Amino acid sequence: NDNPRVYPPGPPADPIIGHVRFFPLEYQWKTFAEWGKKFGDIVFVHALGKPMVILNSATAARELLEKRGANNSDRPRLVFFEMMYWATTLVCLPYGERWRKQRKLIAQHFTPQAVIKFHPALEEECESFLRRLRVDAAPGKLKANIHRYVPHVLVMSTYGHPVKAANDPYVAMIEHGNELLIEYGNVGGMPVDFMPFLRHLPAWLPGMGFKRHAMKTYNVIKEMVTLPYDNIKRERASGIAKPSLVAFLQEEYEDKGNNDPEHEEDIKLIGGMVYSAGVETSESSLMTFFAMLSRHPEVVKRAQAEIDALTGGDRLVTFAERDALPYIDCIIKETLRKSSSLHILGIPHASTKDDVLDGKFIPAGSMIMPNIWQMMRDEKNFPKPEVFNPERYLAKIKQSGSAMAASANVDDPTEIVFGFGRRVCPGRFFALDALWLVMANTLAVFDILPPIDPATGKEDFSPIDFTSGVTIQPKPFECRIVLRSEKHLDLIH
Ligand code: HEM
Repeated sequence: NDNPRVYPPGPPADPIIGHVRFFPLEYQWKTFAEWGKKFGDIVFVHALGKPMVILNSATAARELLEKRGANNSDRPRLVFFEMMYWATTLVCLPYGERWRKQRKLIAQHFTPQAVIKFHPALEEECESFLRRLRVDAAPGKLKANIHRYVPHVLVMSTYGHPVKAANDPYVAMIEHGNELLIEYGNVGGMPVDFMPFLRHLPAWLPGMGFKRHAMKTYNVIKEMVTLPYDNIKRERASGIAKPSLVAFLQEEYEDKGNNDPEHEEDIKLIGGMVYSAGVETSESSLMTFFAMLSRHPEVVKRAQAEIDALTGGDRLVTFAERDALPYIDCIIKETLRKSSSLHILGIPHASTKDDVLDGKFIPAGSMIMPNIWQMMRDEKNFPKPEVFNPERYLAKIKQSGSAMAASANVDDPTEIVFGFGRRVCPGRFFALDALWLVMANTLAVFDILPPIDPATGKEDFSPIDFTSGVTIQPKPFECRIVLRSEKHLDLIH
């Protein structure tokens, strides 16, 4: 070849099979970050002919996924999900007409302005959360309590269905579906994803357990998205439907007088997807909040001083007061940086056409993986990244005068953990609101303290460990959540 293509740098590879041997099976983001240190922010590898580009800085991610978004907003093909009725959800759809349609349907209801309609439900459930926190503050209970708040706000906003008990039938059904979807783990990495013809072999053959699983899951998922949809239709007909995303979308659709089965299908799929996209991400952020604050009393005190100056300690805070509480916003940013939750490697994008960046060739069909884990630990943007320090964002907020306008894209976690470009998380404003409300008001009412070591009788500040699996979450930890004073009890009753 007279004109060999120069790919972005990467570690040495074997002939033909490429980096298969060097590809980490665990903690991929750490190996990717090490490659980044050696080869630069944009690292190229390939496995069995599949090209892959790893982005180790927010600046590189912005260049490829935002500026060149028209070319880098596809998703890798997920054949196993196709078999389970999931590949036509927004998260998985290829970049194209159907994706654009679904994206518009959901995005219009989740803009910063549009999510205001979900605020009353959030406020009501936040108060229930605080009341439960008062009686059930033991660490094991904290997780269960959070696992009431988040599913409730998601199911309520999506379907108008209140989650009143821990064993709610909607939640049970949705969680069963979601468990089946990820039972095999390995999203995008199943043999059938690489060799799609496997799906056509008979299900009874040995080694075809995945096909039997997919057939079962297909039916469960279909029921999971159809049942609430039909219930809401009935409730609307009898005038008892509560406001919800799916009810709004049904009305819109009927107002237009359309008769398009694919559109109805899209509404069902959007409803089914909100929970799976929103639960684990939001819950791990909340657990991280309690874990980190229990080890940082100075952060708790400073936040409470900010809140008390506004409310006199006489009431809960409301969404309208958000800009007056810049330090609370700093706590959210730092919590998201620390947890960077489910999407440590984002959700991979894929490129559509050949491209050249700084003289380096990126072939069509490359899988593009933003290493969000590394971006959150980038010392250039987050000096001493291992320290939990909400103050790091304050100077900028002061300069710009507004908590929400303080973002400069590379050193604001809320501009990174939700992904990039045309596929950026459409639920981000809703997620930020749901987290803000519960964090601010927990601090208004409770102290979050370290546990007492029974041996010494002293406060135990032993550090919080994080899991390093597909999700990054705090490992089980102890903390004390104590009413600030008897007066504060009135705030939640
Ligand atoms: C703290 C909470 C959350 C985090 C950290 C988070 C993060 C992300 C990330 C990193 C992506 C991938 C973006 C990309 O491809 O570049 C994503 C996509 C997505 N998220 Fe979220 N998310 C959260 C909550 C939610 C919620 C509450 C919803 C629903 C209301 C939601 C709905 C979605 C959807 C539908 C997509 C796919 C978008 C597409 O492919 O076009 N997320 N999210």
